[in-house]
Amino acid sequence: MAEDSWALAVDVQEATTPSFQFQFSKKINRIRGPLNVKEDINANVVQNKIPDEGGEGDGDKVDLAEQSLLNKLIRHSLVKNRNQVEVQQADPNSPLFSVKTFQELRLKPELLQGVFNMGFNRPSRIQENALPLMLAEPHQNLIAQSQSGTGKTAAFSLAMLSHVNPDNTWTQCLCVAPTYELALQIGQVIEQMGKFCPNVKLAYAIRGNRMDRRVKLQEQIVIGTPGTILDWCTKYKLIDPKKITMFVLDEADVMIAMQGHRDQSIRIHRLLNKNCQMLLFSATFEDSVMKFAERVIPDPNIIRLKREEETLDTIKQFYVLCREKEDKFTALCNLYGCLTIAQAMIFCHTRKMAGWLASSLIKEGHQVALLSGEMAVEQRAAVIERFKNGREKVLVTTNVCSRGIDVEQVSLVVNFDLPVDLEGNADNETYLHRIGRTGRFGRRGFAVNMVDSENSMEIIKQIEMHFNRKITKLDTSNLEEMEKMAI
Ligand SMILES: Nc1ncnc2c1ncn2[C@@H]1O[C@H](COP(=O)(O)OP(=O)(O)OP(=O)(O)O)[C@@H](O)[C@H]1O
Repeated sequence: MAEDSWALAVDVQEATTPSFQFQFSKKINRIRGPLNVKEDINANVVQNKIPDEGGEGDGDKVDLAEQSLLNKLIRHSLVKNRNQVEVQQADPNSPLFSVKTFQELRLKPELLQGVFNMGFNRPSRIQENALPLMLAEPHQNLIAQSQSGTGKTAAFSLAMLSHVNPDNTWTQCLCVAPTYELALQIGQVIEQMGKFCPNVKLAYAIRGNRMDRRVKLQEQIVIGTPGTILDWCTKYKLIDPKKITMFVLDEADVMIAMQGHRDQSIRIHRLLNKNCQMLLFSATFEDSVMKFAERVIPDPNIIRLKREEETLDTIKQFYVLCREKEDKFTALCNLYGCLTIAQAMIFCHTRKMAGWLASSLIKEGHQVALLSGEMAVEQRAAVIERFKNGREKVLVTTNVCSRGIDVEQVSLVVNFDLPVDLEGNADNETYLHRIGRTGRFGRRGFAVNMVDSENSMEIIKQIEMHFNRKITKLDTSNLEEMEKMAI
């Protein structure tokens, strides 16, 4: 087993023992309440004083070793972060490492101000490498891969803000994202970073955002989903695509590989001038997708990860062995306390399953939020906002939220259903994006996979083989071993 792999495999039988339930609910409940996403989580841990070994003697027969283990796991998952990020930014092997400072990246003063105002001290590796390429004159195209949560969005947002000429009141940068939520989020990053650029304006080309359809947009940057962007370029003529000089495709691999997205992305691409600068970003690029991108993008610079670099060491991957579907629900209920230590996302394969799971959890008295594709956009926006503000701790969702969503307090991702492709094989890229909702920018995270059949065990093996990372079952009965790994 890889030295850095942890595992938390919970056999359902174990999961229903009183001591286990103590582990995953009572103890955690004690620290759950006052956690506030806006505050330093370490401070909360200290304030709430997770009891040391020995506990408070509240009547449950609790194995001291289990308590000690639980405390360590909690502390590990909540380790804050700022120190760890700084350590990683100094470690040459970390994706957060850079030799340069933001000042050395020659950003405009108002953008530097924006960056520092967001609390960024140093660039990550992708920011250090991609920004000079994106800002070079004459302009260059770029296809860039970097692990989830390592600052790609920040990188291309800075590139767009640097690129635009605020005196020109027409759309110059177009950024396309696969989902409504992601487009909103990228827009928020651009707004925050561009806080000190008062003349740079942004418009959201997303469903439900009705613009005056007779007048061309004056906003220099437009961020949106492909269908609405196409409408704005062709049907409503709010944007003159020939005047676009920077085009960003976020989550570029899914935009190229998924049929609906691909057709729309290609149609937008065809509308652009041949010399428009093209920037493609993702945490994953399957070989065939990369080849396609290289064919479509003229003379691109390419920043690509080796397969073994794609996973983040800071995300510890577990699997939970369940005997059948119903057991998954029991195991999840028993994990509920754990889910609410900070925040958690639970992924299901279908909208129907997500709906069922959310309502079943609510029936059991747990508080969860649901976000899936069939909901009205206003509802979706409200749910994601509540989750981001920390008012919802647990989000049950589908692949609609598997990519890009950035909530730093998500410490745990649960794959209630493992991600599979149409043939039922492991969907490695989706797996990586899903677990990447935790472990943001050097933070620690946990990913728990629910395994309920030989077939799903096979999928776990395929994922392990693909990334060459062990996803380990670790028996809670083997506490000593578990403890060693938690350190
Ligand atoms: N240089 C930096 N210093 C500190 N924090 C940063 C820096 N760059 C980005 N971040 C923060 O790190 C988090 C992840 O960044 P971002 O969302 O840009 O990652 P990403 O690579 O686009 O992720 P994904 O692959 O999931 O789309 C965000 O909360 C962002 O504010």
